[in-house]
Amino acid sequence: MSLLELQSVSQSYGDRNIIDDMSFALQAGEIACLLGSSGCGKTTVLRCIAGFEPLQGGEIRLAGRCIASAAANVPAHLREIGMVFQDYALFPHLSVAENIGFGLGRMPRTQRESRVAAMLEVVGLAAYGKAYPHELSGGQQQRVALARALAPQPRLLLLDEPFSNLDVDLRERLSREVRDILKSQGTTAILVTHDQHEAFAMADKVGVMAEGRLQQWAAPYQLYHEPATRYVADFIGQGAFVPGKVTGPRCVSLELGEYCSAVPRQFVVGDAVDVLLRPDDVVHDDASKVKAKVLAKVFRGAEFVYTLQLASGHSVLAQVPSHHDHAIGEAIGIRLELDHLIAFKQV
Ligand SMILES: Nc1ncnc2c1ncn2[C@@H]1O[C@H](COP(=O)(O)OP(=O)(O)OP(=O)(O)O)[C@@H](O)[C@H]1O
Repeated sequence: MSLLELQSVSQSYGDRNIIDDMSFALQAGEIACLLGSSGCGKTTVLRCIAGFEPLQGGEIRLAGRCIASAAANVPAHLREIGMVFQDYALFPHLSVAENIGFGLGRMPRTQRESRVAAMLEVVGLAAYGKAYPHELSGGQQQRVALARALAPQPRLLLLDEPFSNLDVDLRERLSREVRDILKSQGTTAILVTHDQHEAFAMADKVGVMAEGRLQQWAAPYQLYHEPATRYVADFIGQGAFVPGKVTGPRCVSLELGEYCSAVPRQFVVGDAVDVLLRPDDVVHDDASKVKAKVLAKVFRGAEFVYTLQLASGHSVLAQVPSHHDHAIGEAIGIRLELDHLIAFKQV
């Protein structure tokens, strides 16, 4: 049985539909991430799960029990759901230990103290119990917020853009640390972010949202390699679409050459398709007859990512070892090295 289940959840503000028929399920101990651009409704989903919004349509179930539907809502404080916010929301006048112990009011004192000590240990802040929030760095404050949310052992933890106030390096490190902490505690969690690197680093499952609709709910690897919609293909990772034609039951012909392996079953011979080429699908090869003009290049240390213009005018990206340093405007040889096909019917 899933720990959390959303079934056809819908939510509007006034006559604006914000969440549209959203369904997904999360297993106990899994970390999920809702990923999407600003305003697509990610935080609204969290608010519905947390109980901060009365649900207008559909149903939310936690551990088999309905906690929200249009007919009934379990109050937020009875849902056993923890929350970590972007701005940490620590109490400035309480010490770190007091912040962490805040939600443990009903516990006997000695038990509460040992739980706080254990949580300080878990988040690597054992020496900071007596410190005050303003004496800590942003990353440390967010770890206190995490410890405070985990201390009462919630059934589910919701994290709303928890790293967005931190600089890039710290964000990456902390997202790995937080994943390890959540996994070590067996916590089921949903994180909201618009940063796909963060989603990939943290999550077992990622839900890509656009305009209130869930586009795909899948493991990060599957999202990247088997995007379900053109939106997901475009949104996740880098790449460019080029036109192609299905020429056989196993073949698609492109300006860069022919791809013959597995072609998705929904296509038939003669179909015009748009094929997604990732930068590593396009290989620089001086011997190739297909030439493309360098329009732009980005140096990444070990490689360049070139933006190349094909004879037809379409552009592709190519990841090329950085000792091949070509000038803008130069024509270079390229060939296709496609491992599997990501294609959508031309509209
Ligand atoms: N209380 C509210 N009343 C009216 N509209 C709202 C309210 N809260 C959010 N909205 C609108 O709902 C839409 C979705 O907001 P939401 O905060 O869920 O998006 P988000 O994906 O989390 O965005 P961001 O990444 O910018 O935080 C936005 O257009 C927002 O303006």
